[in-house]
Amino acid sequence: MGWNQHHGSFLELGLRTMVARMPRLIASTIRLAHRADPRALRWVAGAELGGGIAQAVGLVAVSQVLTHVLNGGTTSERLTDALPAFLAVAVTALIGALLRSASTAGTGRLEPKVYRVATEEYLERVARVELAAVEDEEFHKLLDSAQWGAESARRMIKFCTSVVTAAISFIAAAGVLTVLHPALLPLLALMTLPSAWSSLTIARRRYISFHTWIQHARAGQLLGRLLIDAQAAPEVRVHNIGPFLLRHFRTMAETGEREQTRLASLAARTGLVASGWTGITTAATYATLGALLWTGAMDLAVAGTAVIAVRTGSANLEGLVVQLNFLYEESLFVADLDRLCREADRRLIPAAGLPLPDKVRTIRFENVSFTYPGTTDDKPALTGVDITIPAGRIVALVGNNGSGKSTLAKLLCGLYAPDSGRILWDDVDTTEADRTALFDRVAVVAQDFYRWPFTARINVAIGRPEAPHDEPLLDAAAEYAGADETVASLPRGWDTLLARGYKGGHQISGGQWQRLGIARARHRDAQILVVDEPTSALDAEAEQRAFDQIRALSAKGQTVILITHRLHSVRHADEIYVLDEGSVTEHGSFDELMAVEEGPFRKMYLIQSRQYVHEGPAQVPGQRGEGVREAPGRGD
Ligand SMILES: Nc1ncnc2c1ncn2[C@@H]1O[C@H](COP(=O)(O)OP(=O)(O)OP(=O)(O)O)[C@@H](O)[C@H]1O
Repeated sequence: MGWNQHHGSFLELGLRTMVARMPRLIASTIRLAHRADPRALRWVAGAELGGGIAQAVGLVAVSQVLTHVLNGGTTSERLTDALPAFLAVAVTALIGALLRSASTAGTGRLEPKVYRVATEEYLERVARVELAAVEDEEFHKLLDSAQWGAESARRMIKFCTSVVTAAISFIAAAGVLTVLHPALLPLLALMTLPSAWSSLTIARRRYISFHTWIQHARAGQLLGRLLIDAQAAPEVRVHNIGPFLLRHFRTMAETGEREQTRLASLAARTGLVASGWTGITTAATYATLGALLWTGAMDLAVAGTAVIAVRTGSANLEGLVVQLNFLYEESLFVADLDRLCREADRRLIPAAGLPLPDKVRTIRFENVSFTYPGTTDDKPALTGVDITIPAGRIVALVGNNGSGKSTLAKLLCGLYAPDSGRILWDDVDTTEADRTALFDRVAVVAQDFYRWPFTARINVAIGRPEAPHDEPLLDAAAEYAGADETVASLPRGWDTLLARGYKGGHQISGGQWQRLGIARARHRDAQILVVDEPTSALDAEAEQRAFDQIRALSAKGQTVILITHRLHSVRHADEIYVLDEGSVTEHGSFDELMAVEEGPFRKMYLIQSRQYVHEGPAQVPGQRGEGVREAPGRGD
């Protein structure tokens, strides 16, 4: 029930505005097709145009055949007169068939390419937008509908070609009719107007419904997916969550069905009204023809041709309206894709900025405050934070859950910009800095680091995707993180696929994943390493080793930002910042913080260390309740 419905402002556009925008959208699809495969586009356009002309010539030839056949003279004379026109009908039919098949081949080649180019276009942009955009619900909705847009752009190619064919055929029929009698053309248009109105109205209703229900549909699909998700599978079974999820899935699906029923009955009503109007206008057309015959304004041969032209013309116009309607419906989704691309462009991470120093000496947070965009309570995640991170040191961030440690790290990495205050890399404000250069200088092992469903090799090498995937380099990173044994134990070593559910896929444990995550960050070999709870899944020995390795890095000049709840492991940090509700409450070295009798850090440390006191015979008298035995000094 937490998923809201939403009406976008673009849904308030009227039918006229939408139709007026269609030429622009068709033009943008043609541009897309041109980018995808200009040769195939020319091929299709040529074939369609030729096919349309062949059809038009064919229609004129048919009307000539009729004129000759219905004229005076003997049967053989009439047939002889009609023979050249007959031949023209046959030749144009043959040319039309050849061109149609050429167009089918070209469209088949063009369509998948258009889909690929349209998809690439938005994926490429979305991968470069600010993180805040990715987390924005509005942006996500655009993303959802834009995925349909790429498919629609593909389908628009077919509908564009059909529209061209139908339009040319209609123009031919209309031309013949106008020559026969000028009054017949407006009547023909009148006959088709109601069905055009009904198709466009139904399509627009469907589109608005799609947008209003998109979150609902997404949530329903999510519930369905959770039932088959491998990660959720153990809990689904042990906690018997299946019926609960299924019940909610059914409720949501049934609500969706009611909307479909509502749309269907509206469509039926609109269709009925349109059919009534079409009946009246068709009767009026034939009545006019009858009146023309009755009054002698038109002779029988011409009237026969006129009946054929009216039937062909109305069929063509009907076809044109149907194809235009499809085109219109698809163009609405292509407009979404267009909107997403424009919105993504607006929210792109800037490509340029001030250069950063090659070797940064200090990173300073000056009175930094930050609230996550779009949060309902507007509660700041960071308030007036001042911290200094000297190069080549270990700076630890500690504090309760939700105190702002990970947020601070994300700001440091340039993923968000502060709302107020400044983050300075030496003298360069990160909001003005070249963000690509900033990202280049940082390696992150996030709390929820990504488990790429690729091979072990890629899982480490992806830390530096552009570098060659040399085994010695990867081995060194794995050894550093203690992942070497894990890799050696995999059935195909570095080339083992770490994605269960795929052929040859292998599952490794949480701790083994964490080691690969650390190896990935090590392989990146950046100036600044941010490690957020790097050892939460490691066994005691591996944890000790990980912290030793992190310490060794700072000895080599790498700056380490260590976020952890294991306070024992921050003893070797040069500086510890304690956060509480988004503010720094105290900072200093381990010794300095432990010296503050009622200080928050000392309190937290003592609570944790008490859990490790051994109450058996090995306990050292006098240490009970004072935690671990070692003195809290550095280098201990
Ligand atoms: N992406 C996000 N969007 C909105 N709010 C967020 C987001 N990430 C964190 N928050 C909020 O910001 C505050 C600080 O969260 P943060 O993750 O920085 O805390 P933390 O100190 O790292 O916590 P933990 O120790 O549990 O990892 C919390 O109130 C959290 O709800």
